[in-house]
Amino acid sequence: MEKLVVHGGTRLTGEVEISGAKNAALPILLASILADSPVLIHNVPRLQDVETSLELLGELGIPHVREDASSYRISPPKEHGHVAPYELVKTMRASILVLGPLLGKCGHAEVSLPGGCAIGARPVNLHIEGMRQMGAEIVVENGYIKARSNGRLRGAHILMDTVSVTGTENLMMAAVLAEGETVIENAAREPEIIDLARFLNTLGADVRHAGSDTIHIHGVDRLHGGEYRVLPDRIETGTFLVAALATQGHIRCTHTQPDFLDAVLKKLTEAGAEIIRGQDWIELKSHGRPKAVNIVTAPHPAFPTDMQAQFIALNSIATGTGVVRETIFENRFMHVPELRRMGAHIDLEGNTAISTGVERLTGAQVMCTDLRASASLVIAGMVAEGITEVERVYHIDRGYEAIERKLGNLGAQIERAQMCPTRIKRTQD
Ligand SMILES: CC(=O)N[C@H]1[C@@H](OP(=O)(O)OP(=O)(O)OC[C@H]2O[C@@H](n3ccc(=O)[nH]c3=O)[C@H](O)[C@@H]2O)O[C@H](CO)[C@@H](O)[C@@H]1O
Ligand SMILES: C=C(OP(=O)(O)O)C(=O)O
Repeated sequence: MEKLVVHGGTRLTGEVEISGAKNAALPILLASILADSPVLIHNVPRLQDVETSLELLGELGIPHVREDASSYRISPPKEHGHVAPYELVKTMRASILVLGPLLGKCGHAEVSLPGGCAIGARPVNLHIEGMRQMGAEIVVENGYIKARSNGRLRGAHILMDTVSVTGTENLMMAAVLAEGETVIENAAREPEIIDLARFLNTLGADVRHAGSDTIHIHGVDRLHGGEYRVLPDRIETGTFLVAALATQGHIRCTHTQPDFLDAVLKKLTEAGAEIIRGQDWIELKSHGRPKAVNIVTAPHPAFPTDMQAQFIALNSIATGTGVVRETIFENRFMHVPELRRMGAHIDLEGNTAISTGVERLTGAQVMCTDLRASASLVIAGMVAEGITEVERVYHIDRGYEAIERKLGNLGAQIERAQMCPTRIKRTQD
């Protein structure tokens, strides 16, 4: 098991190229299952979750080759497997996204239930209910969702009780080959939903109004092959910008899409950053110590839960008090006890974290519990006095491409090292 050793006290300066978005690349890779000829996908980030998705495609008997550093060609055969096993699904919740494509294309699918994770229970009832409305027979037994349809799925009018990103994506993917029209109401409006719709439409699907809360999908007989470029990662962009402000630095993120970051850029400005945005870049200049900000997480276009942990790290060293309310996941404050070990003053009251900024954090051994919590600890480590050892770094590798190299190019001092065996044993206990 590896850890990141972060030497604090550096100021981030320079330019960083943003990778393709994890949360767009994963559904797009898995949506390729629906095509009847090869699909070439560009700007796929080098991440553990991408590796897991490719492994899942391999497990289903769907060949894929890497064409260059960030492009993959996926060649779905007419007939292939339909089982997504526990061993793969347990390492990546987004594996649930094979359910819609497999059911829509093959008429049957068996997908292991993903189960809960550090940030919350994360049920998939809305995915299942929506597909049942489209005519699928679904049972959950032995830890698997077993779904079958008698012929093609049928278009349906689906009102989702809660806004769900992967729920909306799964239903969109199930609906593209269904008979007739599907309407998804109370759909998620995240940019990654728009990207998936554009990808599906590139293959000949008819998905309209993605990005609004009511998506219309007219089923078509087949999806052909095609070529597509995944959109830039808004969460990676936001993470680098927060890191720059926390270290009182000056950076430019290139190859990104500023339009999708409005809520985050507004909070960075409130925190004292000077933000300059171009067509595909964002520059952040710091003017002294940041100011703490209040945040409420909510579905897009509001403030993203995936940026909450990074802003709590920022509030920890800012002037004043910042109140952060998490409304999406019931247990997404696992970074707080770790930040406290570094000297942060944070009170937790239910779903609210109240941080009173301190002038200095001090380096400590801390443990990653989930992807964005890990990012917040790395940010805190760069600001802290001394050395911070961020353990269980596999969480960060799920969602950040070459994190220590990219931060290193901006002046951070971060090395990857092996955890010593006795320490691994102790943290696993
Ligand atoms: C791969 C991917 O894109 N992951 C993102 C996706 O996760 P994911 O799609 O899993 O998150 P959802 O949008 O589904 O979750 C939102 C809320 O709905 C609840 N819910 C969801 C589905 C369901 O069937 N029943 C139900 O009750 C969840 O428990 C949660 O409280 O959106 C989250 C919220 O923006 C992000 O943090 C994740 O980074
Ligand atoms: C929670 C996240 O991802 P996932 O849904 O893949 O767990 C995330 O990207 O912050």
